[in-house]
Amino acid sequence: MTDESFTSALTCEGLRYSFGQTRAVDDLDLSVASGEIFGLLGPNGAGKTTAIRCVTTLLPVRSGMVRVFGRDAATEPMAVRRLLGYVPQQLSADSRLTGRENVSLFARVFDIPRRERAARVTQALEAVGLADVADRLAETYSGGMVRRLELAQALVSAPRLLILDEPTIGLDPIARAGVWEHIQAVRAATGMTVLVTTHYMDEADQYCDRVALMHQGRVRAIGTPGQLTEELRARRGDESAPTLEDVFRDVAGSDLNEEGGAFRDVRRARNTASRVG
Ligand SMILES: Nc1ncnc2c1ncn2[C@@H]1O[C@H](COP(=O)(O)OP(=O)(O)OP(=O)(O)O)[C@@H](O)[C@H]1O
Repeated sequence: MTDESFTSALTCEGLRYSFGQTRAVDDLDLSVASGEIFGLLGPNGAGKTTAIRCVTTLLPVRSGMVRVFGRDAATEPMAVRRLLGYVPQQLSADSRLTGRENVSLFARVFDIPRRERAARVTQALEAVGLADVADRLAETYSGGMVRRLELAQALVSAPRLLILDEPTIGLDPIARAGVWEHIQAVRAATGMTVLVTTHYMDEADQYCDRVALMHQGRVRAIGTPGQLTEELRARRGDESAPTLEDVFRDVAGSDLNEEGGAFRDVRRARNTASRVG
């Protein structure tokens, strides 16, 4: 382990990943500090999911380097997995089990000692505000509650780095705020590092400490939302207050317009909403 591992939760250097001729991640450099909520932002197809699959070791790191708290994803994948919690876009809660049973299943998968299991499950359910409904079937939960249940599944192993892929896609604004409030509360209580992908720029602006704007496999800008919007304001030399979406349009330039500037994939959001609803 290097000294850097004590302050850096995640480092990617020159990460590349291709599917055949499609270069999904192209020379990605990224550093996430321990304890921050970091947003990886970009439109559909930017390479966000592919990048985090490399971090989670679900895809192999063939080119470039990925380290989680100093552990190398290519050479120490098991050590990396032990440090991670991951909530994928595809939903993982079983509607025919109760909330508690769903989280217990994960506690067994993560090999949490039997004598600690019940307490850890309850703690995870409390952390996401589901303790009162823990013994109801998940099929009776709203979309936002299902998302929070999945968060509890990932939290039960007490990961040091929690990775969330589009945690609020398909949810209504109140449910989205509820998911974010619980993410923030968990971070405040545990100091856990959170890496989240989203294409909702407004959420990133409100809830992330720092963001990386990703387009066509590369990071085009990185910083706090305030820094990035202020830099754009200064570049433009006017008094209007730009949003993160304006920053994104500025760094992606005409490339984005050619692709229709799609920040939201309505079809996919609807499909996800119907699965969680
Ligand atoms: N399994 C796969 N096979 C072939 N191409 C893929 C595969 N997965 C992703 N891609 C391609 O890689 C590129 C990056 O996709 P990726 O899913 O990483 O983007 P994303 O930013 O996560 O977008 P989204 O928000 O749509 O998930 C896209 O061009 C996509 O079509």
